[in-house]
Amino acid sequence: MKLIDGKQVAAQVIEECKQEIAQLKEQGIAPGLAVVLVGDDPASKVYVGSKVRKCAELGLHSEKIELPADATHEEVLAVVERLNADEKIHGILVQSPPPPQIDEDAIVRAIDPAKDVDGFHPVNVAKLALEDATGFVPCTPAGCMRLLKEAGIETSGAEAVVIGRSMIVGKPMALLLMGKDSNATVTVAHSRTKDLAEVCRRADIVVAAIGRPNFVTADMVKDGATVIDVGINRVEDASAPRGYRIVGDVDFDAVSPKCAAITPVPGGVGPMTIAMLISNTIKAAKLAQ
Ligand SMILES: NC(=O)C1=CN([C@@H]2O[C@H](COP(=O)(O)OP(=O)(O)OC[C@H]3O[C@@H](n4cnc5c(N)ncnc54)[C@H](OP(=O)(O)O)[C@@H]3O)[C@@H](O)[C@H]2O)C=CC1
Ligand SMILES: Nc1nc(=O)c2c([nH]1)NC[C@@H]1CN(c3ccc(C(=O)N[C@@H](CCC(=O)O)C(=O)O)cc3)C=[N+]21
Repeated sequence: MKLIDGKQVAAQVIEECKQEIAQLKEQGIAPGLAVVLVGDDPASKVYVGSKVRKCAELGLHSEKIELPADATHEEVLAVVERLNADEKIHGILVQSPPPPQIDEDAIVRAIDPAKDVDGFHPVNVAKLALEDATGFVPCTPAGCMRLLKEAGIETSGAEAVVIGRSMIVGKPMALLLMGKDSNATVTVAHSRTKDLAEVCRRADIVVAAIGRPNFVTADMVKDGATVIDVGINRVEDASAPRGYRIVGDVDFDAVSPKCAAITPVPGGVGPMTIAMLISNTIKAAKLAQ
């Protein structure tokens, strides 16, 4: 079994970014990322903090905009419009999910598609479906594809099963796997899928993006399959330093011995998401010239 080291691949992506940042600097350009957080969800705060920290580390311009949990939809919209007009900002990310009074779809549509480094705007969703390379690919599935590539996993002709059909992970992941750069045969499973275990057992590549700890069990995975675990779940653990642990969607201990390759959680897909966000921000800065 090969453990796919997401931290290491993410560090490699960041190294590539550093070179591009240096080149842009010579032209007097500093890529800028704005991260908007509405409310005080502790997990979201952690992610937003690590995104902003990574930017600072790399000498990128970054701005963190924190709005209270009771901010109105119009207030969030006004922040997005200000950032759209700000020439120092090339990428805008509004942390998902926002509080219920915020219409997330409307916020995403308000972001200038050229600054939509999350790849959530309908223009970028369409560009992904059309395989138009000028669009932004959502960071998490882009990171998963890079992990498969770096681990030397053959996707062409492979049977891939993606569990989950969200616009953030499952659906774009399926599009990338079936695309001309990858050529997998893709099945997308979700909560209405019948005989999920049987569907999964066909897979050479399983991508788990459900949001439930230990959801993917050993009986669902074929011997020699590759498993990409996107899940980030907090489980209580009194003996852990913070009182909780982060686990994925895969029962790692039972599944990993059967796999050709598998990503751990933490240290798998998560670090790649941030690396691809930086990479998308650089792309946005370049396209803005
Ligand atoms: N590592 C990273 O960087 C990131 C990790 N994540 C993590 O990935 C996981 C998924 O996130 P996200 O896609 O946003 O989650 P969503 O809740 O938006 O989507 C979950 C998907 O899983 C499906 N599902 C739920 N229950 C079942 C079931 N019993 N059987 C089959 N399918 C089921 C749902 O089906 P249906 O559509 O029918 O409801 C849905 O399509 C979460 O743990 C999240 O924290 C997310 C983003 C980034
Ligand atoms: N607009 C928007 N864009 C996002 O990209 C987005 C979002 N909203 N909402 C929430 C999800 C989740 N997400 C993660 C990013 C990094 C880690 C990560 O770095 N995880 C580390 C450590 C996790 C920890 O210790 O807490 C790891 O897996 O090793 C996890 C999850 C981005 N998301």
